[in-house]
Amino acid sequence: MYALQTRTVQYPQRTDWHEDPWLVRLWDRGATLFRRLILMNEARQKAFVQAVASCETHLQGATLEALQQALCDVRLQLRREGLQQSSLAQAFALVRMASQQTLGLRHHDVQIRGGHALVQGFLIEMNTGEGKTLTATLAAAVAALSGRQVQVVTVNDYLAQRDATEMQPLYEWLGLTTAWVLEDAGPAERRQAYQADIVYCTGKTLTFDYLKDRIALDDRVSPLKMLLDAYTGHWQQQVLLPGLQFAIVDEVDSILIDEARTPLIISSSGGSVEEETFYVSAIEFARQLQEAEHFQYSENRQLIDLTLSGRQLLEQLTADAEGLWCNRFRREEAVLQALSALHRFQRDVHYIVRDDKVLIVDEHTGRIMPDRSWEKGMQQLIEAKEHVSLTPPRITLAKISFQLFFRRFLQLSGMSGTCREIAGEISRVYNLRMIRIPPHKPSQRVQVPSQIFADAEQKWLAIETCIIECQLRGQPILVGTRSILAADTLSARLQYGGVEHQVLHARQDETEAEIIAEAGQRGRVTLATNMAGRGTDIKLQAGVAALGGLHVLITELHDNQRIDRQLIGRCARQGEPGSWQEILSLEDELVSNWLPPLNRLLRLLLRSSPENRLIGWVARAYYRSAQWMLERLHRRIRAKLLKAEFNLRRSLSFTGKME
Ligand SMILES: Nc1ncnc2c1ncn2[C@@H]1O[C@H](COP(=O)(O)OP(=O)(O)OP(=O)(O)O)[C@@H](O)[C@H]1O
Repeated sequence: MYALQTRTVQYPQRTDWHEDPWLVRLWDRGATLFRRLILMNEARQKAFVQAVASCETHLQGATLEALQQALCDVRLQLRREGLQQSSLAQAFALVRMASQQTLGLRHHDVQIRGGHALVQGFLIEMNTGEGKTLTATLAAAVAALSGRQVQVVTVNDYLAQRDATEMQPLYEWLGLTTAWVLEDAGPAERRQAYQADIVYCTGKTLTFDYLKDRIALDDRVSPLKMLLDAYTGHWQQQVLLPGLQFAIVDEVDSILIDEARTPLIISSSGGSVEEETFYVSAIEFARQLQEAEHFQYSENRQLIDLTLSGRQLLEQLTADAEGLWCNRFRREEAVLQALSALHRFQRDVHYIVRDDKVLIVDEHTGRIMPDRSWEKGMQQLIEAKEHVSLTPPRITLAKISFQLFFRRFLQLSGMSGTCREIAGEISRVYNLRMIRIPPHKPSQRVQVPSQIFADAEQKWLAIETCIIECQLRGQPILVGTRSILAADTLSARLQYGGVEHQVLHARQDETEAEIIAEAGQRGRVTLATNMAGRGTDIKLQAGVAALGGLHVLITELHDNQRIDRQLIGRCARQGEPGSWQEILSLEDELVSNWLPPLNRLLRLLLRSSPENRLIGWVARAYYRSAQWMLERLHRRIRAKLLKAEFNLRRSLSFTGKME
């Protein structure tokens, strides 16, 4: 009934977009916990695997016609009864057979358990490299067979396209249509792709398309109004999505947590010429201010403030200026922002310049975000700093965060290799309970002892030595850097030393698939930003496993441990051998400004006694505490953003609008 209902409702989605009262939230959480404990306990999961295996035994040796008939029956049953346990086992058995016949991959028992949890709307944690892409096919195919339109959400276009093309034969065998939507696809192409039963796309693409639909739907929020309007066909031709029926989010922690800090905004140009000249002047004035004398940083270098002499100099500099410069508050605010643009935002770290444009680089994924821009004039200030054409200032048309958007799906499930530490927040915000799925085979991943140095130069020397040693052994090595700048600097050093290597970062994204395909070959050295982090599957050349498999070298830690663990997860996948190690320095961005007196003391101790294990242990704890502090800060930002969104929706609801 549910499936049929989904098809008949106009633009299906949850419309209760306000914060639920605490009693409702408590009830929801209790109900999910009950389902987790009673319906998805270990014994039930194993019983389900058995049921699938016995259905499979019955299907073994059946003719193609018999299999097609079984598929037809199960499809009808799923459509009639919804996702009931009785039809699920048979459906899973058919998907497993389809996979074996089309891809040559038979779902492992643990993948059956994962798929079962996904179809029931749970969050699953499966170790990196355990085959989540294949696991998702079970839930996506079964939900699509039941009549739902499914979106499989990934972190970037490369993965969306890769997963969709690789899994397409399986879905085709089941009579399901598949498509993928890339960020730069045109409106007609998008609309057509979203008609498919299963669509692969990124969270950003999906959310922007939803916002566009919200603008097209205007204030038609009540189902009755939409039903009446449906006869005129007025809005159906304009919307892109078939509604929000069922989403499976891959890399949940990246999409639902890390990316949830920034709202997605659709805007239109609406600024004036005066505003443009204002930004150029702000940069010119800011260039004349000297650090320490005219401005200074806060203790953790997160904020900049003008000194008294800085304020006086600014007053002199703007004495003849007109307009906004006459207002002291506006003038100082603009110059402080311009100082941030000059000194805190670095080229090839936070952004790149390409084709006369400033393009933001997402630190979490290492990728360019072509449709994103900084808010409140920062984009224009950085463009003025880099002497490129200024984007006209923009006016917000619609805005939503991932936190609010993904709550609107009628059914949501997710997966990741690293979501243990944020399971509580995911459960609170999205009402998704986590289930841990054990690995198919025991892990053979080996950790090589970390090295921490007082100075960056010592660190880079140790990194070069490690790379050369791996290359001499013939073991492929993946070196993870935090920024494009760091990757390029290391590349230049290796080139100077005559070490053959490949570089993968946002400026060389066209050759991504090629570089990844070769990264597991004998003696290969690959330097990469986070582009080679999440989701990337590096296949080992024959004979490389005997050399120890892929070695992952971390040259700098990120704001949160999950990103580092994802990079580590590129080695030792599917029970293969592999190793990893960290080579860090106390001059790294993460810790260079964290508790400065402790940093100075540790540097002193490390310089005088570099081999001291106790100091090494304290230094590692110091790194972790910096990560913990940043994670806490980001968690608070997300909570604040969600609260602000609820408040905004509450005020908008009086006008009958949603965004
Ligand atoms: N049932 C299976 N049998 C054989 N190989 C499999 C099976 N499932 C997955 N694989 C292989 O395991 C590798 C890793 O799969 P995949 O990239 O989906 O893992 P993942 O869990 O998504 O990893 P990550 O967390 O890093 O994204 C792939 O090469 C895939 O072909």
